[in-house]
Amino acid sequence: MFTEGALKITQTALPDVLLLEPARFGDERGFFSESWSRKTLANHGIEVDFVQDNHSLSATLGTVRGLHFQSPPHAQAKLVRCGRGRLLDVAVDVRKGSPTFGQWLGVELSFENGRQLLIPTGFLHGFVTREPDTEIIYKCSDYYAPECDGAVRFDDPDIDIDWGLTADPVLSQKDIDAPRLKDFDSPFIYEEQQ
Ligand SMILES: Cc1cn([C@H]2C[C@H](O)[C@@H](COP(=O)(O)OP(=O)(O)O[C@H]3O[C@@H](C)C(=O)[C@@H](O)[C@H]3O)O2)c(=O)[nH]c1=O
Repeated sequence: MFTEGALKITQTALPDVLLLEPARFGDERGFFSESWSRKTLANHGIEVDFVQDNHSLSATLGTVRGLHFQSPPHAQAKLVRCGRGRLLDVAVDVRKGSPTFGQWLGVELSFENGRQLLIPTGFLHGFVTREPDTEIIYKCSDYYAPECDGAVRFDDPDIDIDWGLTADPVLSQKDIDAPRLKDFDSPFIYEEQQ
């Protein structure tokens, strides 16, 4: 039985990326869920100062957005969820010196499963939609800073993400033009947790 503010947190294969599952209280009307609570996260030892919420709609199944980042001093941690439809959310570790540098992790987020992915700074972020008209909603720990905005190619063979695509993806021009990981001088340095 869920209690108020209950939140299940699971470590993923990339130890600093966390899977969050907030409780849903169902009744005859539908459900209620606290999709984010600073206090609940702090009770789990997670303190991220989110300052901006983003919301985007991708009309076509097989739309890929990514792999994106913002450089310091405007690096962004992100708390990602799906508002409608279904998507595979992907994080790639690009912290220089990290034992998992270049490794990726993908988690299906859907309106149905209510899951969230907490992606710290130092990771690329991207996703592919698995249904038409899929909405993504995410909190960011810094404001949009176009001069710090960057991308790495989503289909870089050195990262080798299994996007599950069955046709050519829908991409922005920025993502088509993005460099390979080997040509990307990552501004992120791995710092071991104490
Ligand atoms: C990201 C962003 C974009 N914009 C504007 C710039 C541009 O005109 C328009 C579309 O921007 P983009 O093509 O960069 O949108 P998009 O490809 O959806 O970019 C996003 O992808 C996901 C995977 C992320 O992780 C985000 O951080 C962000 O990079 O929106 C803002 O005004 N604020 C923002 O925070």
